[in-house]
Amino acid sequence: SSAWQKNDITYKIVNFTPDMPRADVESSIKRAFKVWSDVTPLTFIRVYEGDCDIEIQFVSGDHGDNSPFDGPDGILAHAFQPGPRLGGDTHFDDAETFTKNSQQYNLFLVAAHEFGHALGLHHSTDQGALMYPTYPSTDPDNFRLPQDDIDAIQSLYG
Ligand SMILES: CC(C)C[C@H](C(=O)NO)C(=O)N[C@@H](CC(=O)O)C(=O)NCc1ccccc1
Ligand SMILES: [Ca+2]
Ligand SMILES: [Zn+2]
Ligand SMILES: [Zn+2]
Repeated sequence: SSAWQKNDITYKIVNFTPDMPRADVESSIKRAFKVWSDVTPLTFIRVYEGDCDIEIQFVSGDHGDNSPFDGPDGILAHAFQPGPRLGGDTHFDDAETFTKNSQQYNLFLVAAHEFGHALGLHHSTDQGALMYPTYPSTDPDNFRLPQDDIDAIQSLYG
């Protein structure tokens, strides 16, 4: 898996989902990045215009990157491995309902998983890992990053 060759990563929220107030989207995204910055030397800086590393968008169906979304459920989001242009970009399927609570699908949990990919992680075979392929039934309010994910990210940055 590739990795960013720097510790200061920029991100831009290009658009928002109608499911939640903007402030809740912003805080969910910010907390999802903090999951990873808490255990690495990485820092995440939000930018509002111009170039950035991780572009965040809510899109649905075919949205021009040869990885079309599939309507409600199924695929919830995807993120591209670190690199130029599309690298790091993170797309959320806006056919889903995103929430800030334990109802499906909690935006913070989905974003934390996707940002793992955007930082270079692949899926884990550990069923308790954040990077396990399927959405967990954990309580998002008491989320703690599992050791499997800490080990994986610290093998790339640390
Ligand atoms: C083949 C990829 C594009 C599937 C896609 C994914 O893994 N994105 O990172 C995805 O949306 N997976 C679903 C599960 C599935 O399609 O079977 C998911 O819930 N991903 C979000 C997720 C997964 C684990 C923890 C938190 C959130
Ligand atoms: Ca979907
Ligand atoms: Zn996409
Ligand atoms: Zn994934």
